[in-house]
Amino acid sequence: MLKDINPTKTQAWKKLKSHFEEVSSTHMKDLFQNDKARFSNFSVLFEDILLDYSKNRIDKNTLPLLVELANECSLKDAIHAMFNGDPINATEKRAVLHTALRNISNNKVLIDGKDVMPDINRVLAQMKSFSEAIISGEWKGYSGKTINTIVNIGIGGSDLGPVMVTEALKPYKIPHIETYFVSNVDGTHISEVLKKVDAETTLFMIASKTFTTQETMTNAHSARDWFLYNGGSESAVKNHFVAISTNASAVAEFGIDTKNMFEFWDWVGGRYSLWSAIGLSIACSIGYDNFEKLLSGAHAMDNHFKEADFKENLPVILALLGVWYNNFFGAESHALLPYDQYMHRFAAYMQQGDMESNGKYVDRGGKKVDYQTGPIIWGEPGTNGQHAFYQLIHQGTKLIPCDFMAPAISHNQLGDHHEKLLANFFAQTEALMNGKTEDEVAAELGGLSIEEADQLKPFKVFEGNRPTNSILFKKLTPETLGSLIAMYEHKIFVQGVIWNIYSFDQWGVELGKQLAKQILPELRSEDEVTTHDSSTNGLINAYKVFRNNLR
Ligand SMILES: O=P(O)(O)OC[C@H]1O[C@H](O)[C@H](O)[C@@H](O)[C@@H]1O
Repeated sequence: MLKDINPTKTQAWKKLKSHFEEVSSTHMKDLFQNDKARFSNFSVLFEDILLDYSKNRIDKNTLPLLVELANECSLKDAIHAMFNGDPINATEKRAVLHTALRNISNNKVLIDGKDVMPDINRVLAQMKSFSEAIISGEWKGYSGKTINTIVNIGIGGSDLGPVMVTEALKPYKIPHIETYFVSNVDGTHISEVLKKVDAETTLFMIASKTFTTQETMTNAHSARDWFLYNGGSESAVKNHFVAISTNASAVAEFGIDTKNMFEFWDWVGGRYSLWSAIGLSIACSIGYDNFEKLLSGAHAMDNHFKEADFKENLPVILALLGVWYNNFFGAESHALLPYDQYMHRFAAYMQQGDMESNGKYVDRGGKKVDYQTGPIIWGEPGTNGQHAFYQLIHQGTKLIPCDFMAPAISHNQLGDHHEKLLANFFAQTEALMNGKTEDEVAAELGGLSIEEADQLKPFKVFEGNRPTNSILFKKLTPETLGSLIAMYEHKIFVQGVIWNIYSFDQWGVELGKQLAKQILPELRSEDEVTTHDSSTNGLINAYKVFRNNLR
């Protein structure tokens, strides 16, 4: 069990508060000026990943104080409890063992005395042989043709991870297999995908931990109807539909033979599940060997997280810096800015990972917190973001800590594109840190009259002192991507431990789902609806008027 410790009542928090008073008015430019070794003092190398956190509003005392906070919040015990299979997801009475899914060293991981590794290895072997049968063409559709299209139907954690990874690892894609993802219950999503695929050569993966999620079940039924309408038969469903779930009885009820089911377990959180059978679309899209490399990269990060001193520990450093801005500087959001087009869904993926985990206002003692917890996570790939929202990061009234990330080597060595991309990355973090002083602006405005220059000056000044982490890695390989994802997963975990919340449940998504179930029959009836507040009634009734006018 994780302890119930209010972080704001710790000694370290008090020290950090007074430390904040000293540091908050210091400009990073001066910190760089006064410490020629600042880059080497505030950067860590883990395998092919460099984290430079020197462009943060910290001095040499900040991280040690934040580490004191982590220690007072029993972070070491919490890490041990997670890897050890303790039921740290207390509100659901479950262990949290996505780390076991990528435990390629295969040492025992026990839940209630039972080793989970044999089950994990059994499903991995099933995924290996299935993905190989798809890729080699041994697996045939009902008419004897080989499968060349995968449609993964799932939502949230059963969608975002596979989407993000298959996009990020496109250079490793098996050329003759196309992969599509359907998540939204909006019929447009599946309709547009079905327009592109052929029933004879398409395999649907119905991915749902619970196998009860409305969106996924609705899309799965529509896919099956479409399959039957387009030449498939009931007996051929087994060639074209597989399920990925923890719920065997619901899979059987849907009509999928449980022989074609890939199992995972309740100790895998949806948003941490891409390492499980939920990654089957990844294995079919980039090949099982590359999927395994993704797991091994994550495993290497797990070991680093478990073993490295907190001051050298990438996930811990990122988490503590996040706490520093969130709770002392009052930053409300955190931007993830990959300078790699293949990572264009990375921020969207981490949004679920982070916001569903740490978007909680009740602490582990069941009381409402009186401090800030999880930030808003957002971002887009560079350089697109530069031409859209960076204005606000540079000159807006909000403090937005950013993680910049990029590979040193591109998969597409086209002219000088990559140098230009990286020049932008480095320039942005430098500009955000240094800003531009009045004197520098004045020097630039030399050609103007004094009056004109004075008028223009305030608009062209940049305060700077805007914090960034730079994460530079050698190349976006499966191993490196695995490490990066695991790094952020553990960052989220550390922050949840410090904020004294439960990071592995998601009760906050239930209320809307329940209400939607109540509203659905009201939409189907022609009666005027009066059971809700006036806004909800008004919207439902207005919808019916629009709909009926069209009939
Ligand atoms: O995999 P499923 O059971 O279909 O769940 C899909 C998603 O829906 C839920 O509402 C949760 O908020 C997510 O954490 C989950 O990933």
